[in-house]
Amino acid sequence: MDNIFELEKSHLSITYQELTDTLNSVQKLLSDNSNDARKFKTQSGHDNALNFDSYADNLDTFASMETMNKQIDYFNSKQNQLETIKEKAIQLLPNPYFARIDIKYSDEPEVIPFYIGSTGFSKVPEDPLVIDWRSPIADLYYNNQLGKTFYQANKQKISVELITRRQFLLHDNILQDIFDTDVAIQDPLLVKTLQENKNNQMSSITATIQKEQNLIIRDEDPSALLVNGIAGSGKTSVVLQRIAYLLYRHRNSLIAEDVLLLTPNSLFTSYINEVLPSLGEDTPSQMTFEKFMQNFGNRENFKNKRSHLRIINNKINDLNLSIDDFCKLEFKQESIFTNQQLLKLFNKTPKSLTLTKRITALTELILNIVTDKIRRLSLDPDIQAKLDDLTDGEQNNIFGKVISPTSELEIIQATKKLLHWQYRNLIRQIKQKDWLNIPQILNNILGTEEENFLDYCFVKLKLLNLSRRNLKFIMVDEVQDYTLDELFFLITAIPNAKWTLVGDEFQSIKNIKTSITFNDLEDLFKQNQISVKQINLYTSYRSSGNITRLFTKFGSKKLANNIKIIQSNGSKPQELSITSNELIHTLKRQLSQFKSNELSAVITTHSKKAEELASALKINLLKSNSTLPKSGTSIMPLITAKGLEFDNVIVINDDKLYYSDTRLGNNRMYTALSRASKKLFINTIN
Ligand SMILES: Nc1ncnc2c1ncn2[C@@H]1O[C@H](COP(=O)(O)OP(=O)(O)OP(=O)(O)O)[C@@H](O)[C@H]1O
Repeated sequence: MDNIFELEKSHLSITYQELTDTLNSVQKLLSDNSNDARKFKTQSGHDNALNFDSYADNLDTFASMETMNKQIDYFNSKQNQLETIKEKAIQLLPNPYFARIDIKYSDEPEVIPFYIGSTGFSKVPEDPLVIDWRSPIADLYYNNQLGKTFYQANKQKISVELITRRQFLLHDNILQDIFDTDVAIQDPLLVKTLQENKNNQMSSITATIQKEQNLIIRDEDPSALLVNGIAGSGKTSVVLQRIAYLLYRHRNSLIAEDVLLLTPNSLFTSYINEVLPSLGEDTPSQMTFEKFMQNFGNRENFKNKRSHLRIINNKINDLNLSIDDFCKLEFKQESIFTNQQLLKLFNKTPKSLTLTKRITALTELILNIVTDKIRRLSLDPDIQAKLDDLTDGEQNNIFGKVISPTSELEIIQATKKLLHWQYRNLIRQIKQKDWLNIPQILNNILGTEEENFLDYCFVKLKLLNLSRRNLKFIMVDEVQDYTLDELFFLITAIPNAKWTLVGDEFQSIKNIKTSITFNDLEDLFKQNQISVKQINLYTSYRSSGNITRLFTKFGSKKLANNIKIIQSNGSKPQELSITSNELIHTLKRQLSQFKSNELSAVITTHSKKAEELASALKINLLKSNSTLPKSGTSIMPLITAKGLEFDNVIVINDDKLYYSDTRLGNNRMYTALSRASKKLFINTIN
């Protein structure tokens, strides 16, 4: 073993040195390349003074311009390649790799070692120094099966023998420990990682992804992957690793903007914000469902809480519009189209089409009429004369330059442009379909005056064709907090995406009328012809054994039987029953047991109580739009603590109804307790 340790130590020094040398030489090459490019551009600027005097001169000039462009492309492409190498070296230097696997191919006499890191790095392609954790071979490390096994590459099954699976504890060029592991023993690197203090930023789990998590990260078969996992089973971590995996595997066709991650609040978004950049990936669009909905309207204007998407969906395409379903179009006090005219035009669109298509056709009809009017007006000498009244500033605004049209054609074209500019707001209104009376259409479908926000947005989405077709992957965290209608809305709004949905049925704590089960979710996707695979995660990574056993009691019997605990038992959670007068004193005593370099939380039932206690105890108050401090204690209501984690947690149960509500009470307790990893106090106030 000592010999192995020495060999690995020397391998690490060599790798570290190679990375350092590469970084130094790349920095030099980058600066040389940009100097060369600058020199070349200045030089060719002099050499290729544009000469279009004769046909022969034209050809010469074009030829030398083409050569020059090619050379500039070459400089740019070289610069990009060098930048990529530099970024990889910088990413790897603090932690060159975390594992090694030795593989024996049946047709090769020798065993080949591969070192796995957070990105791949090779000086020569045939001999990688470090392979990327997302590469097909690295699957063998995560699958954790020594002996005869296989991996898939280019849809081919490659049989191999996994001889060694070695993990490293290291930083920079310092090797601290090595572990040769197989399935029989627990993952020592994982245990060490989990013992570290919690942080205000979530970190990647690349080095210690477990087999069941790896299956979720890499599974691309189902159109929807639905993960129901207990608190602290790594659902959020897996979603982020999966995004990094997909961006890597589809790097030629997928960019971060094609992925949307829906998160519970902005505090949570800032908490997970560092994971993808630490893996060298861009972060996708991240937003809350509320934010996503702001694209469709303003929730404040709506009172009705109950949505009716199914009814709307069933009726909307057979709807026939009547006069009240239109709003007259006016422009600068001039009536452009009355309701009557709009209805007449609508009736000209083919009745065989769906309503959405008829509305698109009607938009075209209206636009054609306006464009035709502009064309006619542009021939009118009185209107053409207005060109002369334009100041230079106005001309720049409208045409992008000062103009002096001379021929009749030029004058007509300029007038047309001027009219288009003057009518731009009208054209926008037409394209936005402001002439449709959405509330009235909704009223026709449902027969109710009081509208629901989601219903309104759904009608708008369908009739105005507002779906986001570009999105290829959508990730939904805390999916148990959505209603079926909200998810149906998303399915309609994002029609081309593949879905990853993660949540925990026991963390459904929102006060909504109808709670959903994961089977309801599965049915919803199937009904919409989206293939679904449901996966359960029962391993608790975040919390100590004692804390996990306590919070799972608030789940179900089945859950308590299925859970798997990774961490040691740790200290026993303390449950106290106190009077409200004793609260401050008790809290002070408990808080004094937390270390200042740990992250701790006091979780209240309501935000008012959190505000009161924050000023009484002089501790940081966390709101859903705050950022989490690096360490120390913060206080927040449960709804804000959702999804976050702390070393130590104090739960204050000062509202009997809150934690004993028949449907939500247990879920709230389960969610609150499971935020803690090491120490837990529960103060119940009598
Ligand atoms: N394979 C792993 N290796 C190292 N740490 C892990 C692993 N899986 C999970 N963890 C850690 O466990 C903790 C919980 O993970 P995460 O927050 O992703 O769980 P979750 O299922 O989303 O939790 P919750 O539903 O309670 O919000 C995190 O600190 C995470 O880093």
